[in-house]
Amino acid sequence: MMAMPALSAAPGVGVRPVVSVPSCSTSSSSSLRSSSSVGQARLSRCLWQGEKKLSLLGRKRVLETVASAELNTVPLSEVASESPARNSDRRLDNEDIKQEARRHNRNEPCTTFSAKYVPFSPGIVTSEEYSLDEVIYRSKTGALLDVQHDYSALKKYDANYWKNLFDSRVGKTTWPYGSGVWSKKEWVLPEIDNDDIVSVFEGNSNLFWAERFGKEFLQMNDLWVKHCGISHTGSFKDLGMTVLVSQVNRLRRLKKPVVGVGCASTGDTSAALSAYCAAAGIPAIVFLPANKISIAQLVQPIANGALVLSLDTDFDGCMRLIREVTAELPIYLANSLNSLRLEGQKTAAIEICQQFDWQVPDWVIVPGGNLGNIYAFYKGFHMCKELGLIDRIPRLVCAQAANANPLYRAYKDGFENFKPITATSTFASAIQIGDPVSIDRAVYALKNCNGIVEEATEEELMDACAVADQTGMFTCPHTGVALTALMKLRKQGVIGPNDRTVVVSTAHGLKFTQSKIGYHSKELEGLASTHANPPVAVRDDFGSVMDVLRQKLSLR
Ligand SMILES: N[C@@H](CCOP(=O)(O)O)C(=O)O
Repeated sequence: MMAMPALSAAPGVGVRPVVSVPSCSTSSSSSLRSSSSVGQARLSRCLWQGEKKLSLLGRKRVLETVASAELNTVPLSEVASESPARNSDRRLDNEDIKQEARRHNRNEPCTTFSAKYVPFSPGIVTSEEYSLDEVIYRSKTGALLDVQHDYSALKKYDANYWKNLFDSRVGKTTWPYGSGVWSKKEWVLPEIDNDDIVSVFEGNSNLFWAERFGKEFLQMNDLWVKHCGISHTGSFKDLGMTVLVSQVNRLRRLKKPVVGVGCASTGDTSAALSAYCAAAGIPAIVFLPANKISIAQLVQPIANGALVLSLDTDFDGCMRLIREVTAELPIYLANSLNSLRLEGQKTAAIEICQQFDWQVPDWVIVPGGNLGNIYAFYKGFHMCKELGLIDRIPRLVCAQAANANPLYRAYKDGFENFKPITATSTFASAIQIGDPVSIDRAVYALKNCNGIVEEATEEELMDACAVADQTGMFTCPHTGVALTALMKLRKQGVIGPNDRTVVVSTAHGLKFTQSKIGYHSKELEGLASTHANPPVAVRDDFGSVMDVLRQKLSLR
């Protein structure tokens, strides 16, 4: 295990993180190449690129150190500190931040980290593996794929190294590490060239203490909300989409035949895909179930210039179609069936640990529909544990709408029998899914963390939203599902009053104003709307206004 590298201040400049493991990614596929000859070739190229700026002595030292680093024996940050350009200069006048990052990277060594696709088949040993540059979503046997990182390389660096590296990047604008996702680049997509990354500095979302909601309604003193909906397109999907679209950007630069990126969506995935594709100038194609997503979600891909197909089916129908289409046409599939997405989404779990100063919460509650996210959270926590940053994995709770609850039903059956269902209409429309693609991943994650699955009726989820909103939040219905699960588990005594609990808020409430308006105007059929707070219509005169205020504020 390596000692923690020194975190010396950058001389004269306080604008960039001091600790860095930059990448000299090559433009060809390198995911599966780790032989020493390939490594030597990469080293030579990187050194050659940097040779003009390195003194002879410095170059010799870098050569030795990089060679050791290639064998994973030296912290790369020590090598980085050799780079004279890195620590002393500011962005040049006519330079943008990508060019600046490129100039710094020229003098820096290649990283040794890598990742590849393997079949998602826990417990089964297989030699099947694929480069991340291949366009592939399933194994030979039809199993889901998983992105597997080279843990032996990552483990050469101790937990403090990673903590300090990640902490040093938060809140900066250094390309691409200002992003909460790319601040963990070595754990996400280590080999991608920084130039290929498509990012709007997503992630780093706030984790706030829900003091009043916790204390008043649940007698809890350590309740937190991880607000993944405070993000570029208003949902956690941005975390995965930056990774997926960046990889597509790379594939297109490598002249792979990818004419566009497509997804089926209940709203958030299509919004994120369209925005990232628009940022990169890549065509996006989205399949949406007609009349089953909110207006705000529908307008997002339209505004971002995506090709929007509104289909007379539900999400599961759209998903079937996009899979058929992407098997036929060179359109890259952006749903979380594609395991690349989960690499970005898992950073929310790493971020939670980081925000708690690497202490582990007791519970994390995640709404579940297509079920990629519950596995992504598990994977993020698992990675932190494997690499020594935390000592245990929190218990995960997956919360489903009762109208779209195939996982809940399977859980009640001991996970013995999973049967897809036809999901019926729910205000939590983004999780109205009856045949979740990531069912195997979700079951695996929940079994391995002693997880729980809960459900919420329409009345419960809308009431939970209303109560939470009246404590200062502005929740989406899916967060209402998660809050309902919390309330039930708290009532049952499963979650204790002092348990540190995180509710993952997956989207911004402003995407779902229609259902909130319906609730507060008591217009939702079959719902009592117990906590409705409708506006009071008042005549335009002082006396009428005063009467209302006296009555409502109980004044004499
Ligand atoms: N809730 C999703 C449904 C698609 O799930 P994904 O995990 O495949 O992206 C959405 O927002 O569309």
